[in-house]
Amino acid sequence: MNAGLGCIADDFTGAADLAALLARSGAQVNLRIGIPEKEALPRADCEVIALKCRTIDRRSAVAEARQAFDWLKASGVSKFFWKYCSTFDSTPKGNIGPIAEALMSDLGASQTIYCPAFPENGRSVFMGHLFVGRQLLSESPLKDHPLTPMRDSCLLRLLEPQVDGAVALIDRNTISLGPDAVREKLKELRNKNVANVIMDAIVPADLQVIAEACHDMPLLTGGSAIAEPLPKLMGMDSLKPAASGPCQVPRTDRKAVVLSGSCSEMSNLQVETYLKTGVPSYRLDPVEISKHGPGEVLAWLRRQDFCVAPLIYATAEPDRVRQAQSRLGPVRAGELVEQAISDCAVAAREIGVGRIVVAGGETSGAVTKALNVTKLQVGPEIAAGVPWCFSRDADQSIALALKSGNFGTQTFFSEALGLLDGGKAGLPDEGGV
Ligand SMILES: Nc1ncnc2c1ncn2[C@@H]1O[C@H](COP(=O)(O)OP(=O)(O)O)[C@@H](O)[C@H]1O
Ligand SMILES: O=C(O)[C@@H](O)C(=O)COP(=O)(O)O
Repeated sequence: MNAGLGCIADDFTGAADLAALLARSGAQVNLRIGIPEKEALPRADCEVIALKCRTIDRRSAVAEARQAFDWLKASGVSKFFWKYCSTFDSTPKGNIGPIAEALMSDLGASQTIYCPAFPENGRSVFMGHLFVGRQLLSESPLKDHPLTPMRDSCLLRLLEPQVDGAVALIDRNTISLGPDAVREKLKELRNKNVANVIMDAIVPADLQVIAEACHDMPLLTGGSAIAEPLPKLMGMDSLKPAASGPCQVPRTDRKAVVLSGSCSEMSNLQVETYLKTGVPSYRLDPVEISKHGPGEVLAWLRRQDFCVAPLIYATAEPDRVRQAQSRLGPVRAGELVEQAISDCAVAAREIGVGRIVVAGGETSGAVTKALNVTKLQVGPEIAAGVPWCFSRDADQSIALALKSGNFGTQTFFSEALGLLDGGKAGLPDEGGV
C-alpha cells in the first residue's frame, strides 16, 4: 500500500463532501466519524476523519485536529489534507488558520495552500475574493449564517487575523500559466517566508493546475474540489483495476425521515419544495423547545408513517432565526435545535427507520454522533458533494445523507430518497426489511 492521504474535516457534511469527491477517482475511502479508536484499522488509501470543530473554541479545535492527525500518522499516512468549507465559514477567531499552522508545525512544513474553490457548486476565488455564484461571499446568503455569518469576501483579510505566519495570494494570472509557474511562485514566496498561500481558482482546470503543482506538499488545505485530483496524482494503489469494483450498497429499511436544521437559502427552498409534496411535517421552534423540551416533537414522530418520509425542520428565514437568537443567543438556539433533531434521529432509529436525510453541517454532526456511528461507507452521490453514506457498524445498516446547507437542487430531499429506491444509482430493489 502506498503512503495514502489522511484528511481532517471540520464538519460532517464537509467530510462527506470530501469523501465523495475522493471516491470519484475510484480510490478506497474510509469516512470516520470522530477520532477513531487506536485499533480501528485497516486503513484505506484515503482516510477522512469528520470532526465538529468549525465553531468551537480555537484551543479545543486545534487539540482535536492534532489528535486526528496523530491517528492518521500512526496509521501510516504521510500526506495530509485539512478540509474546511468552500465558503471559508469560520468565526471571527476562526479555526481554519490555527489548525493549518498547527499541522504544518507538526509536519515540519514551511508552507501550505488555502484553496476553498469548488466551481461545480459555484464557489470561485478571484484575486483572493470568494464568490458564491455571481455574488461576493459577503453579499451572498452566507452573510446571514446563524453561526458563521460571512461579512467579508477577501480571503487575505479573513485569514490574516487567524495565523501567525505571513499570508499571500497566487492569483489567476499565475495559475493560468500552468503548474511550473505555480511551483516557481510558491518557491519565491517560501524564500520570503510566506507560509500561508491563498490560491485563486475559477474553473476545474485551475484546480487541476494547482493540484499538479502542489500534490507533493505534506499538507494541503481547502474545500473538497482541490482534493478530487489527488488520488490519481498520488498514484494510489486502490485505483488499480484489480482493486476497484462496484460499490456495494447495503440493504437498508425503506422507512425514512428528513431532518433539517440548516437555515441556508437553499435549505429553505428545499424544505418549502418538499412541504409542497404534502408530506407530514413538524416545525421546530427553538424558543418553544427551550420552554417545553422536545417531548411534543418526539410524540409526533412516534405517530408517523415513515414510508412517506416525514419532515422535521427548524429551517427558517433569517428574520425568524434572528428573533430566536435575540431571545436565546445564537449558540444556545443552535444547541437546542441540534439536540432536539438528534433526539428525533435516535427515536426514529429505535422505531426501525433505515434512511435518514439530514440538512446542515452542525446538525449532521449532532445527529451522527447521537446515532453512535463511527465509520461510514461512501455510496452514490445524490448531488455534487452529497453522497449517500452507509453505516454497518451498528446492529442494523443505516443510510445517511448528510447535506451541506447550500448544496443540492430544490428537489434534493425527494431525489435523495428516490435514489435509494432503485433510481439513478441503478441499485437493486432493496425490498425493505
Ligand atoms: N430556527 C432556528 N433558529 C436559530 N438557530 C437555528 C434555527 N434552526 C437551526 N438553527 C441552528 O443553525 C445552525 C445551522 O448550522 P448547520 O446545521 O451547520 O447548517 P448549514 O449547513 O446550513 O451551515 C445549527 O446550529 C442549527 O441548530
Ligand atoms: O465545502 C463545503 O461547502 C461543504 O463541504 C461544507 O463544508 C458545508 O458546510 P455546511 O454548509 O455547514 O454544511
